[in-house]
This record gives sequence, C-alpha cells and structure tokens, in this order.
Amino acid sequence: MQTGRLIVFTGPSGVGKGTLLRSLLKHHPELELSVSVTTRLPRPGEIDGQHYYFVSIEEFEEMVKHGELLEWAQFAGNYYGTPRRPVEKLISQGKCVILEIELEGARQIRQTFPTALRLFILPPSLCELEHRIRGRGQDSEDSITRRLRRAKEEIEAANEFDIQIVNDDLETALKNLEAALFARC
Ligand SMILES: Nc1nc2c(ncn2[C@@H]2O[C@H](COP(=O)(O)OP(=O)(O)O)[C@@H](O)[C@H]2O)c(=O)[nH]1
Ligand SMILES: Nc1ncnc2c1ncn2[C@@H]1O[C@H](COP(=O)(O)OP(=O)(O)O)[C@@H](O)[C@H]1O
Repeated sequence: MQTGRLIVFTGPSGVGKGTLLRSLLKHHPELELSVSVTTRLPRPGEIDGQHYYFVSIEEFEEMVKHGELLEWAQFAGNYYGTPRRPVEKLISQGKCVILEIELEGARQIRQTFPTALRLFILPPSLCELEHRIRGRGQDSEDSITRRLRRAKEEIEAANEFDIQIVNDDLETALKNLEAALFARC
C-alpha cells in the first residue's frame, strides 16, 4: 500500500458504511478513521470524541469561520464536518486516512484533494436500505424520511466515484472493499 493517502467513503445512510468500516479497521489497524464534528445529538452508545465530536451550532459555525474544517455539509437537518488539522497531520506522517462523509463533502474533497481515492457504497435496493435504517432503530420517522429522500439523490451520483461497491452480502462487500483499497491505495 502507498502511504499518506486520503480515502473517501460515501454512501446513503443505512447502507452499512459504519459496519463495513468497523470490520475493515479491525483487520487493518494501520488505517486511520477521521472523527467528524456534528451538531446532531448523540445516539445511545455514541461517545464524544470517538464516534463524533458533538458540538453546538454556534461552535460548528465558529469552526467554519476559522477554516478549521476540511469540508462540511448539512445532512438531514444537522451540520457535519471534517476537522482539518488531524487529517493533515496524519497524511504528512504517511498514514492512510478514511473520511466517512456524505456526497456534498465528497465533492468538496474532490476539488481540494484530487488524488483522494473515492469509494461509494450502494445498497442492493432502496427497499433493503429502508429495511436496514428501520432495523437499526436509531432514527425518528422524520429523520428516516429525510435520509431516504437524500439516499435517492446520493445513489444517482454513485458514478462520480472511482469505485462502487454493493453491500449485499457483508463478507463479499468487505472482500471487494479490501481488494479495491489494497490494489489502489
Ligand atoms: N460532509 C460530511 N458528512 C459527514 C461527516 N461525518 C458524517 N457524515 C455523513 O453524514 C451522514 C449522516 O451521518 P449520521 O447522522 O451518523 O447517520 P448514519 O450515516 O445514518 O449513521 C452520513 O452520510 C455520514 O457519512 C463529515 O465530517 N462531513
Ligand atoms: N450487508 C448487510 N446485510 C444486512 N444488514 C446490514 C449489512 N450491512 C449493514 N447492515 C445493517 O444495516 C444497518 C445500518 O448499518 P450502518 O453500518 O449503521 O449504516 P451507515 O453507517 O451506512 O448508516 C445496521 O443495523 C447494520 O447492522
């Protein structure tokens, strides 16, 4: 694997990005996962500084104003962004850093880091995607509706990405993900 590379990991809410990344990082501890900042409220079990840095809207806007975010976007009524400094530090140390971000953020990274490897995770179907979001049992009805509406827009943009992986069978998707990363990263 080459060193010092940014990897962008995008796909609709509920497609299994978090599930795939947890497994990938368990097998490849040398990969680094960027911890984002969000104004979303923590879900049960989410830990500040581990899953996200949970901040107020005012704190988020200050970070934007001071150029502290590498990219940022609004998603389903909340702000999300990537803290710039830790990512730049890890890249300069030769690490491969993964950003798990939505479409607008991925588009920003395409402009600022054109050499980033950009992967898009697809669901086997929209029906299965809805089933997974509901099965996760973490989101309100309003939040589910917003996520599904956004999912359709995101899926239409999948071909903007370098690699598309369908997360149908989890083990197969993980193998395809590893093959894509370790052949090209
Ligand atoms: N642009 C951007 N998107 C992010 C960032 N962090 C998370 N996201 C995306 O925001 C969306 C919502 O994330 P989250 O509320 O955790 O819901 P989930 O993806 O359904 O588990 C997902 O598509 C994430 O990939 C970030 O730093 N920047
Ligand atoms: N290949 C798969 N087959 C069936 N269920 C899956 C698969 N991948 C993930 N899931 C389930 O789908 C739900 C959403 O996964 P999650 O990783 O939270 O998605 P995301 O991070 O993309 O929002 C979780 O309940 C997870 O266990």
